[in-house]
Amino acid sequence: MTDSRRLITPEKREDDPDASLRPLSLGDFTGQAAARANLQVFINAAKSRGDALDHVLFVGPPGLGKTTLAQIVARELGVNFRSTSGPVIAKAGDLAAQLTNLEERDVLFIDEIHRLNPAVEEILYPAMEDYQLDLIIGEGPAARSVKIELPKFTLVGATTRAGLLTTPLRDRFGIPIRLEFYTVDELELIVRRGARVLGLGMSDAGANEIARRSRGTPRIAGRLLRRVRDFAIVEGAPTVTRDLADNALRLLDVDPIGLDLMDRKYLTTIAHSFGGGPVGIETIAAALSEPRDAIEEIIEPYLIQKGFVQRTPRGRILTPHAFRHLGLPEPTRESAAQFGLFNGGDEDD
Ligand SMILES: Nc1ncnc2c1ncn2[C@@H]1O[C@H](COP(=O)(O)OP(=O)(O)OP(=O)(O)O)[C@@H](O)[C@H]1O
Ligand SMILES: [Mg+2]
Repeated sequence: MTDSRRLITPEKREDDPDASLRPLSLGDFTGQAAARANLQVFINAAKSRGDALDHVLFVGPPGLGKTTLAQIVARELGVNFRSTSGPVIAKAGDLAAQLTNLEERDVLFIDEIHRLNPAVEEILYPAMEDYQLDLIIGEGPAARSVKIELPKFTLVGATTRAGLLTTPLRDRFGIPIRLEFYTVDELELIVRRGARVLGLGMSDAGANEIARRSRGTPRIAGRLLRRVRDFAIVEGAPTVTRDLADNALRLLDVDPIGLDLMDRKYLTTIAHSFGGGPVGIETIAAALSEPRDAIEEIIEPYLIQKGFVQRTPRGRILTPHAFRHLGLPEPTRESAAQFGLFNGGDEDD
């Protein structure tokens, strides 16, 4: 269920027509104030020097605006935007072809840059550092190395998993930028702007209701907005009120803080099967029949940020907050002892 059928998956789905709601300039981009301010300074400086912008790395969970910002960077610089992704670049030659096609100061965007294969990554180092390609041509005794000068370009990388980047690659980005989950207020602005673009009447309370359920993620806000719009159309409602948004989202199984069935299954599994934890990620993955990666990248970040789950060296632990949200009693000392979680009397809890 972490797949594309999940309405609130932060990952891109086939039916997401992202383009129409995508902000096109830094000024149009809501939230990520620190990132925007930084980018603006560096972009202005590069433009006034007439130089390529230093390489930029965007890090953060899916759907927070990495690709959008990469496009905005190119647009603000007034250069071409070329785009590829880590898994797509199979051989060093594929990347070489991309690099040699760039014009001076262009942006080359590499999405999922943590998934580059090592042989490709090797040729990226000198390209980023010295704007040079070191290629081996031919094989065996006839092989020789050639150097090709590249135009000064800007590499913009995006990754959901900074931890998987090699240190030499990470160190070559002069401008590392971490994107954070959005606040409800920021998402409210994004929803209101989206409604204007879609020509949909939206009350402040309606926008707030959608924002609160968007898991800090603009992609989800846009998706929920579209589903709520369908509802408004079917009901013949001229304006989205809080009630309308609430009804629509309830029917779609998105709860008041944006958790869906999969999140609730994750939480209730830890609560019921493992006494609230600590329980290891592999065990959770097996219990849910979900790949570990999907759980760590897609389900957990928001639940951790919400304070529902803690990652500890001994495993995941549900917080009292999570038990309250689920309407479940917190584990008692006896039930916890049954899972071997506590090894002795702490009189205070
Ligand atoms: N600050 C924002 N304001 C309005 N819309 C936004 C904002 N950030 C992102 N969006 C919208 O959210 C959607 C997802 O953004 P984007 O594709 O840039 O995310 P991403 O971080 O690249 O995700 P992924 O990791 O899946 O590639 C897009 O439709 C985009 O228009
Ligand atoms: Mg993206």
